Amino acid sequence: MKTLNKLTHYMGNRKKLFPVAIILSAVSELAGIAPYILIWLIMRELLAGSPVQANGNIAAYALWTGIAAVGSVALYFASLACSHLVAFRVETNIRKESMAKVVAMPLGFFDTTTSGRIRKVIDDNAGVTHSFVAHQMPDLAGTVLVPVASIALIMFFNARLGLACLIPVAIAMAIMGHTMNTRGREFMAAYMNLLEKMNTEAVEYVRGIPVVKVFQQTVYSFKNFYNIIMEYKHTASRYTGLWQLPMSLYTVVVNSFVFALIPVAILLSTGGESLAGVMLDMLLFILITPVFSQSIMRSMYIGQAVGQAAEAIDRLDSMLAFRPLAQSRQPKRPTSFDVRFDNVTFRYPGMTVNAVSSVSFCIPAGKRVALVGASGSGKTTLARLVPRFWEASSGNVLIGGINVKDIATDELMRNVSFVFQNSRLFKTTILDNIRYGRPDATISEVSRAAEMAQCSEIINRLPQGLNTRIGAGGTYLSGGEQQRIVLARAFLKDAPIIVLDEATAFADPENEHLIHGALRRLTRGKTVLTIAHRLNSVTDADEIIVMDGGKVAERGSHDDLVAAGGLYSRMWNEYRQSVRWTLNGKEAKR
Ligand SMILES: Nc1ncnc2c1ncn2[C@@H]1O[C@H](COP(=O)(O)OP(=O)(O)OP(=O)(O)O)[C@@H](O)[C@H]1O
Repeated sequence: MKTLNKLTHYMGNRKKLFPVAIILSAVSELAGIAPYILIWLIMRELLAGSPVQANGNIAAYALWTGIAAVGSVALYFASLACSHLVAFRVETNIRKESMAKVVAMPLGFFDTTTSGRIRKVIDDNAGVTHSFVAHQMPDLAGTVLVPVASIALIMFFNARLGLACLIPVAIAMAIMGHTMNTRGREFMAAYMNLLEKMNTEAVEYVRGIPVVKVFQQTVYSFKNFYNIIMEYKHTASRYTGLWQLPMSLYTVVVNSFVFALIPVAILLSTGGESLAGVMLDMLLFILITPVFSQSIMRSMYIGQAVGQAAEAIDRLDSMLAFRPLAQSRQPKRPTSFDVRFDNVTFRYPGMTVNAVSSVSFCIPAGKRVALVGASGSGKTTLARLVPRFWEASSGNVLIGGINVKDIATDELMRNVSFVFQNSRLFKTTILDNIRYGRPDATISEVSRAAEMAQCSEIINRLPQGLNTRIGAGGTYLSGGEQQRIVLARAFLKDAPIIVLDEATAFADPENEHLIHGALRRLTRGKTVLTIAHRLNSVTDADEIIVMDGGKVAERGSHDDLVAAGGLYSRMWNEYRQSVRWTLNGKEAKR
């Protein structure tokens, strides 16, 4: 019921067609029983004698048999047409709504949820609901109605025979119900879990192939993928094993209970009822039984489909349960652009320790603050709280005195440029790639941004200049060149606050020199938060914040921190050691 309620929500304005599909299917199933009764009536006429009257009745029954058979098929088609219209709408709405939610997720959601998982959960589960709504739900009506109508009919003709046939039905249902309710659900969840994991690992596997080739490893190095396939194999085998006995019993009971009833018929006939009468009732029973058995068999598949649909909806819900960024009802616009961390603590979802604790510092507008510290000390986490990748667990991040939570997302994004370590380019033209910074920018504005980011030389060398597609026709850019295109985006965006995360990590010396030049121009007069690993790039920062274990350990200018002789001073000495090298046995300074 819960699953159906949720599916109804996705049906949109085609909701009304759904009961129509179910009713048409039910009527079609009932019409499908009619030919069997009519054939039985024909046989009764034939057995009764009186050929003249029988001929007239038989012709009428035959005509109605044809009408009922054709009508049943036509109604079923009409039902399927309605249910498919609903199912396609459900599928589309699940995809649309889920994607809208995914887009509204905090950017940190994409750190913890792989693209493979997002695709699998949304796409595949939308597909599962399709067959449930288009086929199993309309069939359900017939599956319930046909056995009920058949038994009622048999009861009407012969109550004792009707009651006797309820016994095997009850046994069959009990077998299925028991198997499904005990381990079935549990297995279904495990099975779907494994499918999801296999999908994620498959994506990782394909992504990792270049690394495997470079290091001359065999595919067996992809242990995770291999292990998950084996786990899937074991689970699928155990699942099949679980169903082996109940399924066999069920099939035997459902398909053969007509034979079990023959003794009942014999007992009835010896108990005073006329043999001809009992045989005639048995005939009806034998005619209807295949329809009846088929319905009960179908109920099992429907039961399985209900389980799958419920699991699919739960999976969608649990992935999308990740809270989207709350939007302020009365958003405020910052008019100045200092950035303040006010006693900020943050813990990643599901973790037991804080990534950053009680951090307070301020970057005055137009100044540059650098975050330094060992790997894992919380630099990236802190920087990501500014554009609301995540929401601070406690404390506040403020821009121009306004909490980032109270700034509308598009306004916040307009005011903050985030230059990632691994910003990526899309497989489209350089023009479009730069325009991600500001979609309404004119060509000359894009060209100017490209020039500022030292990209002119790249663009001039490409066959179609700004209109060259990256990744097509042999046009590939080096890591450093890609970073310069990414910087052109930031120039175009011209945001007053810039968060830099290791912007030169992958660049060669020539590119690094160009990128540094571009960065100097980009950050001039802006409020800048830099995450630095190479300490030489931050010696001129207005303030250096030294992070240790998620807390601020020291802060001050480069000279003050070196003079203080603390953690930074040690880091600086280590850094200086690391840039010395031995040439011809002599130590040299770079
Ligand atoms: N998505 C995440 N989920 C859970 N924990 C995380 C996540 N990202 C980072 N952490 C943890 O938070 C802590 C701070 O990590 P963070 O990436 O901020 O450090 P960092 O100083 O930027 O490190 P690096 O210099 O290596 O990039 C670490 O203990 C890290 O393991």
